[in-house]
Amino acid sequence: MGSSGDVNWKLADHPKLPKGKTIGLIVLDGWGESDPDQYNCIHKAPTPAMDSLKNGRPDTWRLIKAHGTAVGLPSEDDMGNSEVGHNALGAGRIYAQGAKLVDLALASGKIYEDEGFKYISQSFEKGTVHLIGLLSDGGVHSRLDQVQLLLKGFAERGAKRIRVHILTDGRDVLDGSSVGFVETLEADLAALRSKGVDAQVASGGGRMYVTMDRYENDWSVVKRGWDAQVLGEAPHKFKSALEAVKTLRAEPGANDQYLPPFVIVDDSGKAVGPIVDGDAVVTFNFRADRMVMHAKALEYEDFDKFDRVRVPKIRYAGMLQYDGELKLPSHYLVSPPLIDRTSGEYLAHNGVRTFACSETVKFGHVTFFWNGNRSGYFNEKLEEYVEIPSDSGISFNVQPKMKALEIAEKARDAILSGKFDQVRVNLPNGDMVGHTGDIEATVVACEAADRAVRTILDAIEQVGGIYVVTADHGNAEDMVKRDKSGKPALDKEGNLQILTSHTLKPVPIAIGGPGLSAGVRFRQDIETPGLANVAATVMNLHGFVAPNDYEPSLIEVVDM
Ligand SMILES: O=C(O)[C@@H](CO)OP(=O)(O)O
Ligand SMILES: [Mn+2]
Ligand SMILES: [Mn+2]
Repeated sequence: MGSSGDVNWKLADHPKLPKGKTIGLIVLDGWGESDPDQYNCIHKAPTPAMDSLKNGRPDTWRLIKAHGTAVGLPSEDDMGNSEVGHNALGAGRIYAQGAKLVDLALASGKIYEDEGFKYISQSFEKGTVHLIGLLSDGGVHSRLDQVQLLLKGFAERGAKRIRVHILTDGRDVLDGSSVGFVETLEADLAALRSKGVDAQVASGGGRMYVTMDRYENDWSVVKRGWDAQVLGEAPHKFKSALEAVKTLRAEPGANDQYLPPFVIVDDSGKAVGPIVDGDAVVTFNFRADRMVMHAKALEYEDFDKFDRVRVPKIRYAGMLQYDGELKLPSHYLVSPPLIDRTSGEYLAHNGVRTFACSETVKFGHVTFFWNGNRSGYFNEKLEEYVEIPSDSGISFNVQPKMKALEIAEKARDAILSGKFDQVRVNLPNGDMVGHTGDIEATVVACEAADRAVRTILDAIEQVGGIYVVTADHGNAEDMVKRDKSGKPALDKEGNLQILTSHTLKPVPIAIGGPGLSAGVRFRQDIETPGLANVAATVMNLHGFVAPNDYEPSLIEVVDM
């Protein structure tokens, strides 16, 4: 992916804007703009730094779209997420994303004609095909309707034995919705059984505790999944997935995101679906970050992150290829979006020195996603990426400040060092704490992120630089499910339904700093700008004209 030989990497000089200004580029993760009320944690938190960028500054603060088709998702009902958000921010163009590509491949049937399906279907006659992934209609990592189509498609094409290993969500969808998704899946599997296919759920667990870790923050998460899915071993054993999810959810403090691992057993107590030699495995998440570690465990012969105990000889395909550089997994059902010529690659070719930093849980967002799902540097002489280790094994409402201060200090030092032209960070707090549904903790999180912004802005001030502050999608600005009129929607018992997910809200973007040339302001003539318009904007602020096919820059320079 990325650098094809015949690209003209030289960017033209911007006719009016100078080069050499240090740019502090801040992405607040999960920081949207919404009406002020008690469920808007950004409004509730003291956020003087962010307020100072907005109030009375209509020329240098505005809102941009961060969801739906503006970031390459299938519909305007799709909330934004970090993958598509950072892809758009870094690539400057809108790509049809995984969710959409899988929809198209299923609708046309092409998914069954390509190499990945042909490969795994060789196991249909004698082996079991296992489907592993997030059981949810959240549309961030996976979608239940796609899984339903796959099950049907596999059965119609000869799969005789199917096992599904479910991961419950509660993060992109309401907590407790796992029960309904399991009911839907069970009905589909029963229908398959009535047609003579031996199909059932084999194991499960909550996404944040089983399988879906990312950026190597905590391998024990992946191990718990391996034990249940491959070895058929877990602390909890049930006769059915519905019983499993209902029973485990009834434990005090339990929630869908963190359900413990379980396996389904038969009458003799034997696991119904461990993965064995000759089987096929399909991981049905289309999003990469939380599948890469699992893919390594499934695919790598040399693997030392935990003891796999037994490594079955399987045919494994991902819904997509999750890492284009690592070519992982080597087989996949749908080709991922080919995001090329990202702003990071252009800027490296034009001598711009870049520093990027976040803590582990968001490190890949501001590097891998930013660079079009590509790991590593474009030019290691010009770039430095710093990862601050995240806390692991906790839910972030207990540490809502996370590593915001450390990230800000690293960014400050990088700015003051004079060694970098662009210093880019992701501040995770609003998002990671917002996902816990803990409103008080999320307020603390937003305050911490705002303090980090202040530290970085002060450094930019000192060196006469420019800041660009934006976000990848909403989360902390709305913590409650709402009805159509915008009022909090109550459930059957009259309780508030806490929103742990991202939102459909727009996000702010602000520019400024002593290095910003007089006369630079946001244009008013772009109808509905979105995250993809940011890359060209940043290129301009570095003194370059963006490539023609980039979404237009948000700024203009008027004569003063
Ligand atoms: O945690 C995640 O995987 C997603 C939500 O499913 O959040 P983000 O897109 O912000 O990384
Ligand atoms: Mn995000
Ligand atoms: Mn998130």
